Amino acid sequence: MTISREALEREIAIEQAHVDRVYANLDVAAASAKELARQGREIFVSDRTDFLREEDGTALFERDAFAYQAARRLAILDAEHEGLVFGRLDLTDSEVRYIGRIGVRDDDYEPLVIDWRAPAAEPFYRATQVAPMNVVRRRVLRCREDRVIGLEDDLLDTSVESDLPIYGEGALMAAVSRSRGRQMRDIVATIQAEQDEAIRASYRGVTVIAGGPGTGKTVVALHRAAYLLYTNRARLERGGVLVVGPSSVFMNYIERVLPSLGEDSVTLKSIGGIATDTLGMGSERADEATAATLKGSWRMLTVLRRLIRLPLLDEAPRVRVTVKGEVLTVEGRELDRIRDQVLAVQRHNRGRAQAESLVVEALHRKLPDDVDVDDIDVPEVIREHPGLQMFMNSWWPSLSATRVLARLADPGVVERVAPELTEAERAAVVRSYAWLDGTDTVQEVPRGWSIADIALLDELVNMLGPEPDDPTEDPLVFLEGGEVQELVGLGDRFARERVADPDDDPQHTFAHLLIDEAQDVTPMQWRMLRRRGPQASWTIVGDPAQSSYPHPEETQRAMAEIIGKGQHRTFTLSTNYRSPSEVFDLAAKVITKVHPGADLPRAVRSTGVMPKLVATDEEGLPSTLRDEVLALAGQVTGTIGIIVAPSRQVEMTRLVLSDPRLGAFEERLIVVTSLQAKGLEYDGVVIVGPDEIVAEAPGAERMLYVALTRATQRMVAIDVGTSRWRRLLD
Ligand SMILES: Nc1ncnc2c1ncn2[C@@H]1O[C@H](COP(=O)(O)OP(=O)(O)OP(=O)(O)O)[C@@H](O)[C@H]1O
Repeated sequence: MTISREALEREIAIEQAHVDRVYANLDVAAASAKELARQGREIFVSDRTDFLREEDGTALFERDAFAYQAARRLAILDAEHEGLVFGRLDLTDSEVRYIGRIGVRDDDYEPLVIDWRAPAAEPFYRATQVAPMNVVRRRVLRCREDRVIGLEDDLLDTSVESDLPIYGEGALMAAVSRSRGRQMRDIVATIQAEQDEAIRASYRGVTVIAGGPGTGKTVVALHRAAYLLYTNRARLERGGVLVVGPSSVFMNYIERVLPSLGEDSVTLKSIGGIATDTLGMGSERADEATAATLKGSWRMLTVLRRLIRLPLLDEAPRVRVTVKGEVLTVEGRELDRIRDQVLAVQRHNRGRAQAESLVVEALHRKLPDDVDVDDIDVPEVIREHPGLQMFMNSWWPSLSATRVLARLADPGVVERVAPELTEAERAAVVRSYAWLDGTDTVQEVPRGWSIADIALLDELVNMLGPEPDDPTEDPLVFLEGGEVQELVGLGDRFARERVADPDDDPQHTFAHLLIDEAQDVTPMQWRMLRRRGPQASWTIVGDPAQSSYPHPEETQRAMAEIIGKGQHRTFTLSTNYRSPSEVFDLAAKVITKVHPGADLPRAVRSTGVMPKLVATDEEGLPSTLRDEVLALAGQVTGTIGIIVAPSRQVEMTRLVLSDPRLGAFEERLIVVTSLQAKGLEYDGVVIVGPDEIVAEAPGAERMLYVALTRATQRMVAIDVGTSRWRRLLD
């Protein structure tokens, strides 16, 4: 429909008037919240010994809980948010509802804006011309901060007589065609019906969100986290919501989405950072393919179990004490039996006392009956014997997870604990720990524990139990001493008592876990995640066709264990909002050859621009790359991703940084491996060496598929020397 500029401006002015009312009301709410905070501080200061009395607190928050919540959430909203109010529904009975990121009411408690997650907002996302849900017109408002700058309408119920004007070409197409920045944006104004179903699915059990690349799985999952907090706030704020993604780059990419929806109580962690609670460290370093695959597999569970039982010393264990001139000895098999007996019921670091008692008993039994011991307590004498203590220290030392795993740097140890692995696999394991033996100063060996090691270390903490604390560091000992007691509040004391409890598990647990790129989570990592949510409900998001783990069936099995027999539901998203059809068609050809069952979404738009396939050799690569990147930089306005195999990343990054002409676009350029590009998107994509990506990645062609599905506008693939992958395009 053609409409005059004046008519459009009139409509915008009507909407602006409403938006102004909303902001004026929020100013009042913010002032009221400030006053509440001030009163709270006063009570706190005047009544310091009791802190905030409970009855004062209740009255305080009851008095104007709504204003407080609204202002608090407003403060959380991203400063660059694209408007608090983004939607309007005109219903058949002439009711008008405005939809926004948070709910706002006027002085009479009448809704000025309805929170997008409230049931009354549902028709905004679900209504269609076939099922209009009493909606005559759905309007999306485009705002920049508090200014309305445009609007897009859908007429949903044509059977109703109405003189409502209809403007715009469709908010969705405008949203998906926009150039991309470095961070993901929320889609709260344009959530589609099938996405809305997944967002609003029940909190209970396990919700699986599936679908091909670019179908909005990640962004939908984040909106779901915000929805769940809205509908189950008390439980989830207390129990915690954890969102897990593949890398810290990915976490940075998605981190603004929840704040832009007014939520800040969600914990975001990359898979390599999950075990900071037990290990005090995380990792972003990937192992090379063979080691990564092996370390992720269930086979490692047996290896670790053997490893913690493998004696630290090469000689056979033997303990010897003298009682009344009699030499008592226990050794070999008998000690092994004691170890097995204790470890059957106790974790290593918790089992020393029991093991010691059994050793003492065994030694006691060796004492001949005719020795006169009436004047001594034999077990006590054995226990106090220096020989026993020395033996226990070497036979049953307290073990740290890192100390145990580090033993895999020794080829002899690996041979003993992993005899069923192939020689190449054992060599890969040993090589991956070469950085530990200190002799790698000349070689360029990546140092530090890898992402896959983190799950193994966490497993070991679980098998061994936490290391007993050094008694001199026990905070309770300090408290008993008296001098520092005043400095430690009651809360600290309880917190410390909890940590000091030897039976406490050291992991933090959550009430809801949301796992993105779940197809890459290895069986060992699933075990690590399950320990963070023994009672949790789950949202699991992924696409097996993009798996970087070469045994997707193992991952599926691990996932099936979580899903179990409880309540679960799967939503498969079917529309690709990222790549134009020209780009996605090429990617689809590749994946259907190697993964015929892949979910192939329908691209929502086309640009008429085919992907460009270029070939060069090693020598020609720098100039070809430069020409292609420069051309793309002129064609797209947003980001450009150069996707390479791991072995090329350093060289390509240097090339890009050292070329002055490319330097002009430094802000928009990034060189990544396809593993690092997981879940991300760029307006322009240059893939360097598709064959190399297939050869080096554990997921082979599936990782090339990831690279081929990152572009939102244009894509170029540069073959370097070989172009075997093109056979998949026939
Ligand atoms: N309803 C929507 N309105 C506007 N944009 C959308 C919508 N749904 C998805 N998008 C956009 O599509 C792009 C892809 O979304 P997202 O990254 O969540 O997909 P994905 O399924 O997780 O992809 P991948 O499997 O490749 O990781 C994002 O830019 C997202 O904002």
